Amino acid sequence: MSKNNSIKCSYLGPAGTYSEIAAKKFFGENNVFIAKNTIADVFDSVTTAEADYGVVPIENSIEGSVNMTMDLLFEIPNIRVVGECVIPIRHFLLSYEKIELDKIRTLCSHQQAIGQCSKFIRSYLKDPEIIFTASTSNACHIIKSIPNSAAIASENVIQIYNLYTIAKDIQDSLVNATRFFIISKINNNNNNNNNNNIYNFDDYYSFESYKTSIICCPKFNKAGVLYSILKNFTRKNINLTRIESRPTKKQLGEYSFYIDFEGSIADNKVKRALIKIEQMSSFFKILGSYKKWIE
Ligand SMILES: O=C(O)C(=O)C[C@]1(C(=O)O)C=C[C@@H](O)C=C1
Repeated sequence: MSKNNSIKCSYLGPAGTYSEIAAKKFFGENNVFIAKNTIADVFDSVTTAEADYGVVPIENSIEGSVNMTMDLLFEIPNIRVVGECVIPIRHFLLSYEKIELDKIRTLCSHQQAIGQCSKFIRSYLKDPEIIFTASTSNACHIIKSIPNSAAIASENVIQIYNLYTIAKDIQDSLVNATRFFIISKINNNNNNNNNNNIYNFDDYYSFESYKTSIICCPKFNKAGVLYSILKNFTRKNINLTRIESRPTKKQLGEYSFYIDFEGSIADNKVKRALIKIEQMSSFFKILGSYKKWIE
């Protein structure tokens, strides 16, 4: 942590992104916020201890999982999830000069934002060229040099970049929310001998208001294998809150499962369920236990 006790937190920048909004909502404005160009750079800044924490998008209510974050959580060993934050997402269609919807030739934004506004794009725009950018705020920089272009971004960028609002609330559903993970570096003193897993962490509390996230890849590709993994949660009355899969990237048809559930690694019933699941897995990683986000 920095000297004056403020927290150093990295996020996907530049200024005005939803990630920045989430980071400031979670930690409060009076901290040090470091803007990074990509989600991978946010992970790097945490592993190199440039930042104490990083804030990364994990899933959206319209578009689903953020694959880049999912893959980095799988790949990078010394990262753990210490918190979650959910923010409402309201997308704005913005440009540097007043422009009619049917005159927009180029549309720039982050892939997630474009996906979340697909109905609006199909209904109101005339087949524009779409440029995917590293973040929504980054799109605002890029459209500066492209005539007849617009960006999809947050309301916060309007003032920062002095933009004209063409349309507001263009997301496919008025109820649109993105969940972010707060990541930090695993402190080796707290870690047991197994690099990936964290059964020995003493800084977890056994409160019902906790959630835990894990990744597992079943040892065998046979009938009922996922069922036998999930049975361990049912037996212990552990409520699952999310299950997603990602390809292992080794063989077509082989998947890793990302499972979130209620409870903390400090609960004995959670520990017992996870020990069983680890035995059934060729890859197993506890991402962390953290307080459920409650507004
Ligand atoms: O580009 C941004 O503003 C981000 O913070 C990234 C991101 C994402 O990857 O999901 C965050 C929230 C919205 O869902 C759209 C984009």
